[in-house]
Amino acid sequence: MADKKPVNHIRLTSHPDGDAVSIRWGDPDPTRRGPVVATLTEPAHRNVIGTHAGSYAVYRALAVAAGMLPQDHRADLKDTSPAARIGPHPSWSNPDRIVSLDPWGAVAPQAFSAQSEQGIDFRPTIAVTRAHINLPELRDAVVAGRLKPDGDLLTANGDIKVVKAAVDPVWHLPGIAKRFGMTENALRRGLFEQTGGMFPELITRPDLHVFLPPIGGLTLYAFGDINSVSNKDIPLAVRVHDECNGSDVFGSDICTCRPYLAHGIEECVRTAQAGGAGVIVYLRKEGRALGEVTKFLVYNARKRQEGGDSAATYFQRTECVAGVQDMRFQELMPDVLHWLGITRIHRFVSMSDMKHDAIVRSGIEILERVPIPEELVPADAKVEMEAKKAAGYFTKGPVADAAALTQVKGRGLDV
Ligand SMILES: Nc1nc2c(ncn2[C@@H]2O[C@H](COP(=O)(O)OP(=O)(O)OP(=O)(O)O)[C@@H](O)[C@H]2O)c(=O)[nH]1
Ligand SMILES: [Zn+2]
Repeated sequence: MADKKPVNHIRLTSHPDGDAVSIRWGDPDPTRRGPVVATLTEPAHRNVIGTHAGSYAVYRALAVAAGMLPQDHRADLKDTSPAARIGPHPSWSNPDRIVSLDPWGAVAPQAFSAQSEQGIDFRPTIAVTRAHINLPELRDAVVAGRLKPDGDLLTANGDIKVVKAAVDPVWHLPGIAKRFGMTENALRRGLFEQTGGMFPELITRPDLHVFLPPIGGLTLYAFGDINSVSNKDIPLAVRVHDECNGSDVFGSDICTCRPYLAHGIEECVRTAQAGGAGVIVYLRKEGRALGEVTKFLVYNARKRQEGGDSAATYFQRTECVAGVQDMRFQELMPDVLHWLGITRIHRFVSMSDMKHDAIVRSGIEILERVPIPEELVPADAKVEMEAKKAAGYFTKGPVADAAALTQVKGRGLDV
């Protein structure tokens, strides 16, 4: 491969160009399942639509166009294998259970060594490593006595040991279509047309069933023994969190995202210290997957409307701008839990009915739901919180009626 010359003519991928290994999605035997091959170095080997790294594929393209990166660069994967073993779990061999990530993605070089020896260029779509994390809220929990350092999982200065994994999206189109009750043709057509025709193969290559969409992926953080998350008799705390850059990173007080995330981590640590385990899933679905520009437009609309920001019109303002209230498609979210082999969640740290219902419908039991503690809700986020509870989010407390919702007000833009 080292002496391979870059091709100068444009290679269209619209028609089959060789005999690529086929992917038998859901086959329990990796030698039959076959690797996801999205290489651009040898187009004849490709067996998917799209390319690696989700939305970052566009930066890679830019790097090649700018002459910074040779187009035939192959990843040197020495010493990159997972730092913790995950699976295989029975869910990996159910083609309908996991449709939006490649369960073999972390161990691709090992699982598909035969194809590797044949010189086929494929790469992991999941990376698993270990880390220490430290958050001010968790240090506060130690000071307040809610968490007790154990010198191992949680140290006196608040360092917490985790296993973390980054997961790129890999969509099995027949399974995605089935999950949403549509035909594969309708799904392919929608994806083709609504991306401005970005991937012609969605239409021209019905022989390719796997699509690597140019979207954000997810990161998961596991607390305690990663192997016990699949044991339904060992207590497990889980929070599934959708990205909110304003709150998660910058502490914006218009919503409850960071406080609830920190509370979820606290629950995970406590459960792990008591002999169980915890999992935080962080999905790149900013602004309910509508994007941050939309979200900030909504914030302005909420705060400028007559009478000011109000719980009574909270969801309507998003719908006015985006046409819908939410595009997160929680139906795909449980895939990562199935990848970990989870079959029962003892403490589910979320008030979302959509997340809860999607998880339970996918066959995972939820024993207890943990709402955000009242004292963690910032004053300006009361609008969101009351609107969500009135819309069916889980709560152990009272739910405001229509009249009471109009009385829940947020700050104006100029205050
Ligand atoms: N479009 C839009 N997105 C918002 C708004 N407020 C928060 N978000 C986004 O909503 C997502 C968080 O969802 P929430 O509805 O707050 O809560 P949830 O995830 O459904 O439920 P919990 O698990 O109980 O927190 C994040 O992606 C935020 O960026 C808003 O007014 N408009
Ligand atoms: Zn938020």
